[in-house]
Amino acid sequence: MANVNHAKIEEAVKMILEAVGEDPEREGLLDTPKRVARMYEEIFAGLAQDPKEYFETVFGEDHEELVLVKDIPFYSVCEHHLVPFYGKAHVAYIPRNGRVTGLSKLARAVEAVSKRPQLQERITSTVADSIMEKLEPHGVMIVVEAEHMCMTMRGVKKPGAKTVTSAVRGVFAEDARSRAEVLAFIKE
Ligand SMILES: Nc1nc2c(ncn2[C@@H]2O[C@H](COP(=O)(O)OP(=O)(O)OP(=O)(O)O)[C@@H](O)[C@H]2O)c(=O)[nH]1
Ligand SMILES: [Zn+2]
Repeated sequence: MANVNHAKIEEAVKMILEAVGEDPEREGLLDTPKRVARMYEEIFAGLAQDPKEYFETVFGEDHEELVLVKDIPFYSVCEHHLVPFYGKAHVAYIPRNGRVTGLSKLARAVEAVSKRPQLQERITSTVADSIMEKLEPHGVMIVVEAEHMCMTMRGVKKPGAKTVTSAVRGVFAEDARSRAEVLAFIKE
């Protein structure tokens, strides 16, 4: 992980603890700045990853029908408050010209895009656009459903409220039946 400056995170966490009225020297907090630095390296690892790279894995398979990987769990961090939002992503595409990718690569792309300070809308559209660009399929449809802790534990305080976003490209943008097929599979 090239870009994570542990010393800077540790200093910042210590300052935040002091600023909120805590004592960063008390026993329970002594190692907290280090832990937070390690945690940020992990949960922001996607900043060093390009989701498009996963779609270099292409099998020459003559399947021009729906491929859907659903219920991919993801954890992200809202860029406004730096608290988690998390849920499930559903990734569908219809391959073209034998350009079928590995199923795990669809989940890896969701992971790479999630592990950054993010907006749910941007996760959704970045995954869709990465697949469109690299695999040039007939279409892509991404549905993401998530609960945002910044709407649950603070602010408007609405636990249980779910945000659903979708991105449709190609045939899914043009054809309501194609969208309906994916939605039916997601609901199953
Ligand atoms: N569109 C979008 N908004 C988000 C996402 N995550 C958090 N937000 C929203 O970002 C907004 C930031 O609003 P501000 O008014 O600048 O910040 P705030 O005063 O903390 O807002 P409240 O959450 O309403 O208390 C809030 O409405 C959040 O619900 C996301 O993934 N997408
Ligand atoms: Zn937020």
